[in-house]
Amino acid sequence: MLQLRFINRQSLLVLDNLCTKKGVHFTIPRNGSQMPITTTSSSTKKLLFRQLFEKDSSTYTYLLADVSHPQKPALLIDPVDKTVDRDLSLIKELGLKLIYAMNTHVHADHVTGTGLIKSKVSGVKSIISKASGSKADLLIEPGDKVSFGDLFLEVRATPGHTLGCVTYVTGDGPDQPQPRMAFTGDTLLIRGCGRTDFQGGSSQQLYNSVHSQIFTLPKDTFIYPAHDYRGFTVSTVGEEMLYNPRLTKDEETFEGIMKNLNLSYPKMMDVAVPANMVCGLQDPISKA
Ligand SMILES: N[C@@H](CCC(=O)N[C@@H](CSS)C(=O)NCC(=O)O)C(=O)O
Repeated sequence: MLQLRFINRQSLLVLDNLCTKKGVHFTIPRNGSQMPITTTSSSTKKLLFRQLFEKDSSTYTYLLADVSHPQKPALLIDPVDKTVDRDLSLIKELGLKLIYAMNTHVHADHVTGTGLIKSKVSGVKSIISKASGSKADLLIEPGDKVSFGDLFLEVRATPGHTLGCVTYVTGDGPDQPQPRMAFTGDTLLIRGCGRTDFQGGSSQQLYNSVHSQIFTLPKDTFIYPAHDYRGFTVSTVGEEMLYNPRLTKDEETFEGIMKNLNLSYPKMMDVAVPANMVCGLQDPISKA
């Protein structure tokens, strides 16, 4: 909560401090998918947005930056260790200053790129929820805001896939991108949802999280999940409220579906979970 409030109240100050006093983070080089900016309001020009894909785990990483701000502060959501060099190259090519590497939760199927990023780019702060029980520079809580330039993400607790899952939602307001964008991690997938059979998972909680924290957003809010296994890239709240084959059911039916998924455990689970509890590297924070 401490750090969260810090971000809330003094986001610009934080950025200034990072840039001047601590002489922090700077980027490195190249590539990723070149999706256009998806927002349409007058604030469109401010947000640079890229959806990046890691094929072995079918993970999406998201790059967001305020390109109207002189520093072009940027953040990555759910970076993967294998694609860190690609992501950092892109950030460098676009002239952005990476300030945050954040996770929606402790992933079980791949190693987060957060620790590696911190070892390669000085000053980047790692972020994860306090409820995850993981190590990171900033432990966020529901209601916190993560600011980058004049833009921000709001933090919503969406437990169910894991106990510490959060959804990051772009800010509400005329100076923030419209429609809004929700980065749902594994809580809500396109026409699916995260499994609930390990890491403190609970189908009851997931059902409640989606209905209370995601389906209450405006229907045109874009849904950007952490994975897709079928080639989908984006959905909307309205679309999922109509067509999600799990979350459109009543709670009892949903629980039955989740009990009978019969998925095998992720291949990387025994390596990924312990690594991700410490940002993906054994104690990178103390070295950074
Ligand atoms: N086969 C993959 C793991 C696939 C998997 O279990 N995906 C998770 C998200 S990553 S923990 C999930 O929640 N899937 C829900 C679904 O309905 O598919 C591997 O071995 O890594």
